[in-house]
Amino acid sequence: MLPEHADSEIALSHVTVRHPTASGEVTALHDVSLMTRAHNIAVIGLNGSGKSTFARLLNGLRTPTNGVATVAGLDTVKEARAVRKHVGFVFTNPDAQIVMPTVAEDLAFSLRGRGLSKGQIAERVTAVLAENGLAAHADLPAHDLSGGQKQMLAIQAVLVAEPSMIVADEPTTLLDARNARRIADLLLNLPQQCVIVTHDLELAARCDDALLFDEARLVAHGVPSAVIERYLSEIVARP
Ligand SMILES: Nc1ncnc2c1ncn2[C@@H]1O[C@H](COP(=O)(O)OP(=O)(O)OP(=O)(O)O)[C@@H](O)[C@H]1O
Repeated sequence: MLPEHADSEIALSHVTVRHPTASGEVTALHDVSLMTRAHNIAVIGLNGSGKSTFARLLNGLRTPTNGVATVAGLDTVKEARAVRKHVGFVFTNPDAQIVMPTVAEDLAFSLRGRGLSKGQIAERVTAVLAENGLAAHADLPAHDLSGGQKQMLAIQAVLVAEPSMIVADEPTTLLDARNARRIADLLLNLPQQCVIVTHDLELAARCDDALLFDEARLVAHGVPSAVIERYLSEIVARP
C-alpha cells in the first residue's frame, strides 16, 4: 500500500470506449478528460450513461479504444498488473466476488501469495471477522450470509489485500437502507481513496468530489451538491 492517506491522481485524457455489437458499435464513453485527487469520489448518472465503464477503466477491466487513463501515474493498459494491485474493485453483487466455500476461507484466499505463514493468515482472518461482526460466521458457507453480510465480506476480502484505492460499482444497490448506510459509512471512512458509482444521491452528497456522466460524456465534475443539483434539474427532469 502507498503511504496512508496518499490520495492518488486519477487522470483521463480524451478517453473513448467503444464496444462492437451485432448491430454496430456502442460508445460507452466519449472523449472523457478529467483529473482528480479527491479522497471520496461519487460517480452518478442515468442507467447506461457510462459510469461502470469509467469505474472498470480505473483497474484495467476495460481498456480505452482511444486516449489514456492513468491512476497514480500508472497507465491502466501498459501497467495493468501494477494498477490491479493498487486498485481494489468491489462489485454490485457480492456473490460475484465470493470465491471460497466458507467465510474464513474466502478471506484467507485474498491473503494468498503475500508471503504470510498459515498462522499469520489465520490470525489476520480472525481479526477481520471480529472487527466486522462476522466471528460467529467464520465456518459458514459464505453464500448463506445475508446480503449485507455478504457485501461486508466482499469488501473486507478486497481490503485485506491492502489496495491503496477502492473502486466500488453500485455497492449498496442490492441492500436494504440500514445495510446500505453501513456499507456507505465503511467506504467513506476508509483510509483508502474511494471511487463510488452510485444511484444513491445521499451517498453521493457525502463524497468530496462528484462526476456526472450523460450519454457517454462527462458533463459535470465538482462539488457533489452542485453536480447533484445539475443531475436532477437537467438530466433527471428531462422529458
Ligand atoms: N461489453 C459491452 N458490450 C456492449 N455494450 C456495452 C458493454 N458494456 C457497456 N456497454 C454499453 O455502454 C453503455 C454504457 O454502459 P455502462 O455499463 O458503463 O453504463 P452505466 O452508467 O454503468 O449503467 P447502469 O447505471 O445501468 O449500471 C451502455 O449503452 C451499455 O449498454
